[in-house]
Amino acid sequence: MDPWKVLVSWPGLIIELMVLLVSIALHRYYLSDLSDVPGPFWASITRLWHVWYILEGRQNLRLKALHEKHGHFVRIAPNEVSVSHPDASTLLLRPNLHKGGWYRVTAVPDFRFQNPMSATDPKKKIALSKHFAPGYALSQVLKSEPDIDENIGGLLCWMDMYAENQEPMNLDRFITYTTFDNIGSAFFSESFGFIKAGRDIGGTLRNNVALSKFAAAAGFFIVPLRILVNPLNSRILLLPMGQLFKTTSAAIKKRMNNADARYDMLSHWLDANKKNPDKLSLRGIEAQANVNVGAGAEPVSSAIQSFVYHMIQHPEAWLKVRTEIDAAQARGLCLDRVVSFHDAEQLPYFKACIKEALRIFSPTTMGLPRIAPKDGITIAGRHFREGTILSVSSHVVHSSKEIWGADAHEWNPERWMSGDTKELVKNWLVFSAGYNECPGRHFARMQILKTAASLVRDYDICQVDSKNVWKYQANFTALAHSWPVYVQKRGGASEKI
Ligand code: HEM
Repeated sequence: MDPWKVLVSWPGLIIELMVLLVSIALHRYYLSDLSDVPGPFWASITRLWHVWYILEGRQNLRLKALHEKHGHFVRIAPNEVSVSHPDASTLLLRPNLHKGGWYRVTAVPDFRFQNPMSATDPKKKIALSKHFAPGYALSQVLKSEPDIDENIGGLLCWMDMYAENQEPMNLDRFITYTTFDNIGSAFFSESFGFIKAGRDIGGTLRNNVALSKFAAAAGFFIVPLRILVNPLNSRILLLPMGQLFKTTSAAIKKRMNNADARYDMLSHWLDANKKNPDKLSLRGIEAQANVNVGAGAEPVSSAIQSFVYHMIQHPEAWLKVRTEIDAAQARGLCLDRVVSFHDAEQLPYFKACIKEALRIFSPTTMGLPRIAPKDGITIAGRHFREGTILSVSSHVVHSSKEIWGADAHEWNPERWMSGDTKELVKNWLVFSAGYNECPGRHFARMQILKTAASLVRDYDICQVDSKNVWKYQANFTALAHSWPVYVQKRGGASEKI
């Protein structure tokens, strides 16, 4: 038999492919410079294991369990190691290291829309971010407070109605409607109208959840996926990124024709474009708006939900915060229909509970990947060579007993109230750290503090089924759902609570 014929026959090609795959797998498992790093077998030979557990929706819990078993380092892909060491934030997040290639998926709807988050080179990312930064400043954020009050006021109206009717309320959804509308108000001087309608309009929120899941997995294959994630498919709305782009574009168009628009976040960016059109293009502004609409609402909702969900499981904390607010009211604070940001800032125990709720359940559930620089990097005596992807998960770091002590897994807001909290703050990675720290953090904090303080002050809340555990799909971020509650207005009557 002619050996060439055998080699190019179908059975021959299949065997050759198998030999190639087995050789790659053996090389990755036995001969890689990460061979000594513990982790699941499949993770060491293929990225598909990581993607599988992302799609499964429990990556944060899986990763925590793996670190508890293996220690500071867990190999989660052939070239990626998850790091839980207390130095991880200092050595990986704070220096200007390149970001992992995954971030390129955040150019939404496709590669033409580059933005600071999709830029993996720190120099490019920092240069681009400079143009957007003034829009995110606390002073700017506070200008939108009256509009945010209106949206949160809408949420409170719905709560009053549910309290009066004594019907189970999907508070999770109403909080998301509010935080989504807050993005509209702050960026485009007009809310999207979700909280007024009390429902998702045009499937926008549903689309965002689908986008979040798609992006979390697709980010690892963005180069081969270019065939799918392209301008044509953006136009025909084949993928969830196209839908998001449609929502954002419509909001920008409406805003441009709105003669009553405030000096909102978009105004800052348009000014930056006028000053430096070659550095910040109109497309760049659209790209950044897409990231904000896609990523700015859900984590805030998730954060407020984490606060309420954990606080109702600790009624003593709820009562203590309420007592703190009552005392503030006696001093003339917290008297507005929606608690002002300024007043909420004066409540130390309340703020400790917010911090603790976000430590226990941080809205970002994926590890943040950074690339080991030239000459590599050494963490806890282990050297990682240049190019290794090293990721830091807030869920993993936030549950480390080495950092938080023996009660790391328990709810304990008191940990924020005394002693040297500097070390704790360093490892509180809710908004990440360093040059990639979330630019929307001031806006997020304002919404969280105002909403949460207003809820504790005015309502008693309990789950319809006190044993029910909320559900979520852990993508890059996670949005909880399915934990209906009964709401009672403070001082009002209720039979169910
Ligand atoms: C509690 C709410 C929020 C949390 C927990 C959160 C968390 C994060 C995290 C962890 C990152 C990634 C950082 C990294 O890659 O190292 C990020 C990025 C980002 N967030 Fe937030 N975020 C929140 C709210 C917001 C809001 C309200 C906005 C919009 C106003 C926003 C806009 C952004 C943008 C634009 C980026 C990309 C930043 C860049 O790379 O330039 N976020 N956020």
